[in-house]
Amino acid sequence: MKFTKMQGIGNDYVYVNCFKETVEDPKTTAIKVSDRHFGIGSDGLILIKPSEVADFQMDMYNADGSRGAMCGNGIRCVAKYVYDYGLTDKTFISVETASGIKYLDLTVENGKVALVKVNMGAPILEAKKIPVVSEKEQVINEPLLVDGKEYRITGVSMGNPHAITYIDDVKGLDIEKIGPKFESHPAFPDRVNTEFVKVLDDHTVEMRVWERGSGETLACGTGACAVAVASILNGYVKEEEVTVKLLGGDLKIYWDREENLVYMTGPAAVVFDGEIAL
Ligand SMILES: N[C@@H](CCC[C@H](N)C(=O)O)C(=O)O
Repeated sequence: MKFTKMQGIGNDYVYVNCFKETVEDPKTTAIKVSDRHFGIGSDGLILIKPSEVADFQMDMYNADGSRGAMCGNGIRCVAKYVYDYGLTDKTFISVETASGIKYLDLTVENGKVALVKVNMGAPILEAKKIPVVSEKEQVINEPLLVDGKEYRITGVSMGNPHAITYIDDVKGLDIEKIGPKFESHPAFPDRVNTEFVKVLDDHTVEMRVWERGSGETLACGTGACAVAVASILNGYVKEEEVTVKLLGGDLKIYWDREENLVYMTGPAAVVFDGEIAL
């Protein structure tokens, strides 16, 4: 199987061009290629496919083989792949995902995509997407007991579920210990992506993420969008444009409140091309 490993601020996936390749069993393939010792090493697998309703289709899998409905860093890399590898010459493209069609603006420098702005759609705040407290319509700053400690949770879905909690010490957090407790907490029957956030000023936050199905990653695009929305809803940031600082770099997130659309801008990069026997 020919592949390209790519990363969006350190959130790395193995990308397969399914205009040329067929992946019979994506779940098993995702587990195999993601292994950092016995495989290629990645946070998961992303298949770039033809679409009947958009320019391209993105089909993404976490490192444990589970399917993700949407991937913010991944979709920027899809945009770079299709342009840089000559599948399109358009600089405004649509990509079908399991959470709807997304629209992407490509910034090209010296013939290659350097930056991508993604219309991530509307944030979803309904509690049924992020259960936690089922009788409430929204989960904003709600208490949740995790591993014997009370956290305050804000739930935002960006097509995939995110539980956001604000803490004082993001850098010192033992995320390997607490991350899995959130992920498998009974409050989240479909499991959840968890963002641990510190507010730096009225337009900047820093976060670490424990991703459902992949563990700690250097960045999560949907997570950064969810955090920007949660930080505005909680009154922690005043601006509609928020800089989200992640372990792998920064993302600019803009929540257009009038249109209720979230825009994410960030880079995408190729690491290497390769071929692997499955
Ligand atoms: N890294 C991604 C999100 C990937 C999917 C997630 N782990 C899930 O299962 O919902 C991003 O950049 O958004």
